[in-house]
Amino acid sequence: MTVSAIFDPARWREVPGFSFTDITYHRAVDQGTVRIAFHRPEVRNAFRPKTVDELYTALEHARTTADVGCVLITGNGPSPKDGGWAFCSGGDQRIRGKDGYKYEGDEAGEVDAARLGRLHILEVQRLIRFMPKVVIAVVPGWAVGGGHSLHVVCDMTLASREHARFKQTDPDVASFDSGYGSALLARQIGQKKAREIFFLGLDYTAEQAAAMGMVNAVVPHEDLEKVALEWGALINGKSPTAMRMLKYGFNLPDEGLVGQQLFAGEATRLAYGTDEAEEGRDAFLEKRKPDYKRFPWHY
Ligand SMILES: CC(C)(COP(=O)(O)OP(=O)(O)OC[C@H]1O[C@@H](n2cnc3c(N)ncnc32)[C@H](O)[C@@H]1OP(=O)(O)O)[C@@H](O)C(=O)NCCC(=O)NCCSC(=O)c1cc(O)c2ccccc2c1O
Repeated sequence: MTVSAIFDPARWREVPGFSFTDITYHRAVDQGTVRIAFHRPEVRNAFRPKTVDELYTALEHARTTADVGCVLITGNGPSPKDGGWAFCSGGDQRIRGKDGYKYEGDEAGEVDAARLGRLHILEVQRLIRFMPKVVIAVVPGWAVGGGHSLHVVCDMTLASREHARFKQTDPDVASFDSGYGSALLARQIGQKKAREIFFLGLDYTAEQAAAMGMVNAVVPHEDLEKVALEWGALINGKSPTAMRMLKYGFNLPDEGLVGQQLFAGEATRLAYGTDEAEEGRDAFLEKRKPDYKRFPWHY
């Protein structure tokens, strides 16, 4: 099966144990980088509930795989219908209902009624934001609507010079990501530009997006995945602890108490590794008063 025209099969192996249809999931042969790709190129990689379920499953697998440090999210292509490229064009408007996006066909019968109207791309956004690993949006074509918001939530964005296009159509289709998709974007590129993107709904090239500060690098289309792997290798060469403390530190001012909780959780993990913490634990277990005298009040 052809995954994508710019996918190099020699550099990836399919991650075993899954039977995805709407995404593909690969791991690099020589580093702890995984590639998760939307696989609905005929609709510009629009997502339906099944797509989001699969995306969440793959991301959670990546999050909980100890030797994975970098996650690439991309879109396979081009479209067999017209040759168009996409990262993701957001929610599939054909199956949008009154309370969210609907499961289709046989799936709809199997699904709990409370899960029928789905907006759970927001759960994926939180998973990307909260996972202690670097997530890169690798944008080979359109990033639109909920697909635009996904690239905003990723830690970095790499874009195809020839084909990447950025656009916010949410209010055109009477939708609105008033969370990360807009507010975090405003933190990244400033209030005026973020409002322009949502209020005017214009198309922006990769170069324009980079000039605004929402794209890190613009790369020739054919080199996009090669550069993504180079970045993955750099990331995987760094200290996992330092990287997650940095990600949570970058997130903290925008996440409120959840951000503080994540940062503090990692600080707790580090503190547990000290002799001072062992003294506290051992004193309790040995039913004695802890003796912290040998530990300075650092300043
Ligand atoms: C993405 C486009 C700008 C591309 O334009 P282009 O001219 O290149 O291609 P076509 O328009 O001809 O598209 C080719 C083909 O794909 C179909 N298609 C494209 N996008 C979608 C889509 N999102 N849903 C369904 N189908 C799509 C298109 O109909 C064509 O099919 P043919 O059969 O005619 O060949 C342009 O396509 C475009 O503007 N697409 C729509 C983008 C959009 O409005 N997306 C939805 C925004 S709302 C959203 O994503 C969203 C989702 C959530 O779950 C949320 C949850 C909570 C809060 C907010 C949410 C939210 O905003």
